[in-house]
Amino acid sequence: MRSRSAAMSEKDIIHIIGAGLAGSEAAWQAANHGAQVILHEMRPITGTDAHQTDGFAELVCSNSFRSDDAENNAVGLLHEEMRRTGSLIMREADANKVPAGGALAVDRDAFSAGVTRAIEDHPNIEIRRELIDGLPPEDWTNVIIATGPLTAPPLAEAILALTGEASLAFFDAIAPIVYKESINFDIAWMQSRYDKKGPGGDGADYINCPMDEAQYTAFLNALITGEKTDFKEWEKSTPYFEGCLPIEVMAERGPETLRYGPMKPVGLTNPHTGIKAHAIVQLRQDNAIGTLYNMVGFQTKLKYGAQTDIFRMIPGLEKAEFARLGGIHRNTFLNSPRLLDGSLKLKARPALRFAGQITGVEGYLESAAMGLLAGRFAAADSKRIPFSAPPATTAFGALLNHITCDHMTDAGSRSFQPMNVNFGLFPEIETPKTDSEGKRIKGKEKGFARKRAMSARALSDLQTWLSKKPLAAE
Ligand SMILES: Cc1cc2nc3c(=O)[nH]c(=O)nc-3n(C[C@H](O)[C@H](O)[C@H](O)COP(=O)(O)OP(=O)(O)OC[C@H]3O[C@@H](n4cnc5c(N)ncnc54)[C@H](O)[C@@H]3O)c2cc1C
Repeated sequence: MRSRSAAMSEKDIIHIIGAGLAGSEAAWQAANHGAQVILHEMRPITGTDAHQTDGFAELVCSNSFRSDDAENNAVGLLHEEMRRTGSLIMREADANKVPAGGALAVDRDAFSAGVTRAIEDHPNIEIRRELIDGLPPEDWTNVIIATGPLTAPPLAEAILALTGEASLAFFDAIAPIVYKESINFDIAWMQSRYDKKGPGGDGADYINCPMDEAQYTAFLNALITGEKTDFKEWEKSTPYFEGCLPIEVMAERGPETLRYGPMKPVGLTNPHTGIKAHAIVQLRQDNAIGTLYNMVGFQTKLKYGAQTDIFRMIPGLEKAEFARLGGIHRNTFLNSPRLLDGSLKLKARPALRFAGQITGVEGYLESAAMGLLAGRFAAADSKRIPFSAPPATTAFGALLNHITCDHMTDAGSRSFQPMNVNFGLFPEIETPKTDSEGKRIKGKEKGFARKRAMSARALSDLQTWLSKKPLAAE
């Protein structure tokens, strides 16, 4: 925005803090819908532990946007939805792609330069290179905070003071999340400890996987010897581990530690055998539609390959498919299901909207997707017109629902953990019984057919949503 009209009042302006994946996309979307945007980015004045440049939408690690298969992969589907919605991040990713098989990988410098140039050249966007070192002033009435996993500490502390201690996490302590359909219920069973009916529960809320003594000992040894990732220098000085030890660290403390901790076998009866288990792994429902379950207390620094090998040693999880694996790393994110409304606004101060990884999505594309929606929501607000959210059957809607309402908030204030887009977040669909040639679909093909049906439904519902012009200027 080269010359903002003098007649323009502060309340017509959208302030976006952070020009990463989410903030750049949000600015682009809002500006393209006629809104006036001021984009505040602290680099190069203040840096982060991961960013190396002062370019917008810098990819801090991998240069991959993951699978580009819109039929069989949820992130590929998200790519396609973003393309159809005029995404700047996807435009520049496509323009700067490098060979990577079925994945979409980019030349990171050319990609970032393309995004930066597009934002700099946009007549509705003004760029201010400055650190926002506290909550935005009260007269900024339409703000998007898209400051990412490495949000500058003064702003993070101000958000913490506004939202409360249980509402902002500084680390991911992620327990693996398993697709329920991949669990073997000939071995596992549903039961809450002592059949307790918690709030909203029915006494059979957890999935239980039993181990005998030999299985437990073998499992413990595998945890202790499994390959781990190292803590980065700047991750070492955290008080975090007092409250939430990695499972392998607990295993190292002694053979009984886990049996008295997350694997305690008391208050549970195996209906298949009637035999008392030596140890039990519990999984708790993770999304409202009940397709995903997290392994309670299993946050871990084991390498991904070791995790799948070791966790599939658990009886009932031999064929487990993981919606996400465990991990522990620096990440600033909100307890969004409690704090944000369906348009990503902070319920306690609706002038503030959040976007990107700070909302509890994970990954470049997921962050950009939440930026895309936030930009459109904010543009609608600035023009005082209603904006309809995308349907839950789309990748956009599934992610938005996950962070704003779909997560099981009564499972504990800190149970919400960031997640990549995956088909477990989508509403169920009936698996097609026959293929396009009328042949019966069998075995593994059923899973592929189900994903394809979900993708087709998503793109069709997206088209319907877009054709209704959710934002009047389209
Ligand atoms: C070490 C590390 C490695 C990662 N590796 C991957 C990976 O390989 N693949 C993947 O998909 N995801 C990865 N991620 C996650 C990745 O960071 C996000 O997917 C993505 O960058 C999030 O986009 P965002 O826009 O929310 O945040 P960012 O892209 O981080 O953008 C936030 C922007 O806000 C600015 N900012 C912060 N605070 C302020 C402030 N107070 N005032 C003004 N500006 C501010 C920052 O300088 C930055 O430009 C990694 C994250 C980290 C920390």
